[in-house]
Amino acid sequence: MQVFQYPSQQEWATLQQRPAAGEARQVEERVRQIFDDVRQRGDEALRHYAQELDGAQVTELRATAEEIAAAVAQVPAELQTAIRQAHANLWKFHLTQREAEVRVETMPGVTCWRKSVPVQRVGLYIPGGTAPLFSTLLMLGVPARLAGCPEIVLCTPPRKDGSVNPVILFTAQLLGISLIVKAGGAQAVAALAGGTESVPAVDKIFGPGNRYVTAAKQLAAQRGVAIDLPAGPSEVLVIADKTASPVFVAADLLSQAEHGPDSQVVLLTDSAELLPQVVEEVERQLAELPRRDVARLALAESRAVLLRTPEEMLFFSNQYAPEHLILAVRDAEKFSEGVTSAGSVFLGHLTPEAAGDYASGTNHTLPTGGYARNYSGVSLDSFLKKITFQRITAEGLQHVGPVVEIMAEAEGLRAHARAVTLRLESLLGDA
Ligand SMILES: NC(=O)c1ccc[n+]([C@@H]2O[C@H](COP(=O)([O-])OP(=O)(O)OC[C@H]3O[C@@H](n4cnc5c(N)ncnc54)[C@H](O)[C@@H]3O)[C@@H](O)[C@H]2O)c1
Ligand SMILES: N[C@H](CO)Cc1c[nH]c[nH+]1
Ligand SMILES: [Zn+2]
Repeated sequence: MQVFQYPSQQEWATLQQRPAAGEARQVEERVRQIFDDVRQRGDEALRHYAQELDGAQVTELRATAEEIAAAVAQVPAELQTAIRQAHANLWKFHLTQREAEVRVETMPGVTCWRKSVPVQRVGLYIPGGTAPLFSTLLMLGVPARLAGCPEIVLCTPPRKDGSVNPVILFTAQLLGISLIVKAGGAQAVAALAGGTESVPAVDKIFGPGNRYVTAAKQLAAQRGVAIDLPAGPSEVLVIADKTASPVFVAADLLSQAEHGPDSQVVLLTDSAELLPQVVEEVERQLAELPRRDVARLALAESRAVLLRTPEEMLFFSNQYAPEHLILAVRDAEKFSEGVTSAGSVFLGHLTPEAAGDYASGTNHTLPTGGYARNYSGVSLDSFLKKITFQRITAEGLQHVGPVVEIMAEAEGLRAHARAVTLRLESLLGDA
């Protein structure tokens, strides 16, 4: 990790930037080419990129019913039970996000209400480049099901033998999702956006992914398909004071570093004693990890920063707007009151970020790259459209009509005013 002690103003500005930001243009260019290719060649392009980028020979792009049925037997019972428990916790938390329909009379006889309607066709992207993230399928599938989305298409990169990871298939089955496409990366997003022979075009694309997936979703958004949020390479920022355990903090930093070489991990501390202990502990634990090569690449760009006060740490974190924020401090609850930008916050020494990744109940599809300044993570709302309704009675028209007439005339929009006046006159005729 790169260590900074009491950074200067100039260093502070550099520390606020994500190290990988400079390569964005090359990634965007590549993604544009892939989109053009998928538009022109459809399924053939998906097969081509499966071979080129995933090293997989895929003939049938959709997983068959037999493949899905066979997957269950391949998932150990203990893992099935854990997935069912995580599913239950996610369901419980996301259920609290349901809104009751409320009708209000804004004036006598003028009634307004709002109804939640599911997005009809949704595409779920489940990452699978470095690891098959079946947990992400729970994070997207649970709110999609709770919202009642009628058509769900799942895309995930194929394995080298052209199959889909059985745990992903098992989880899909648990969620009642049967359209599973063996395509990953920007090509999958392009297919969900524009449709191919095997992939129906969808109204909204959900899910996290690497830089290619994130850039592809942003391109899809420019071309008129809705997306959930920019959820790119994982990030964690830990704020630790002298009460923190260097062992726990190091483990938390490594838990996000192991996601990919472009993961971003940051430690902020006001304890000059803790900082070197964490850096040392990171090295020690790193040696024990199976994915240490990936984590080492991420750590090379990661920062451990010594600051002066809790206020300074909070200010830095709010500016940086991390995907995950861990508060390993004495009074975490009090500290959390000052958080204004973060995807999800983990309070106290016994709340590892990994719990939110899998099973606490909150959603792990969260904004990265500083987007926590203006985006929320995935929730039930992401899968719903809110449609407003109103009904006006004769009494209501007499109340609201003159207000509309005066405002419409003032805007010079005579036809708007007339739509009211004609009705008011018809009421006079009826009387
Ligand atoms: N922000 C969140 O909410 C969140 C949640 C879970 C995971 N993540 C992140 O998702 C990412 C998953 O990444 P991943 O790589 O393991 O899986 P992925 O499925 O996102 O990406 C794999 C695909 O990337 C494409 N790709 C790889 N190299 C390419 C290249 N040179 N050119 C064009 N396309 C290329 C391939 O098509 C491949 O199928 C990680 O960075 C992880 O941190 C984020
Ligand atoms: N940390 C990831 C979100 O940034 C989610 C995840 C999936 N599996 C493990 N972790
Ligand atoms: Zn994780």
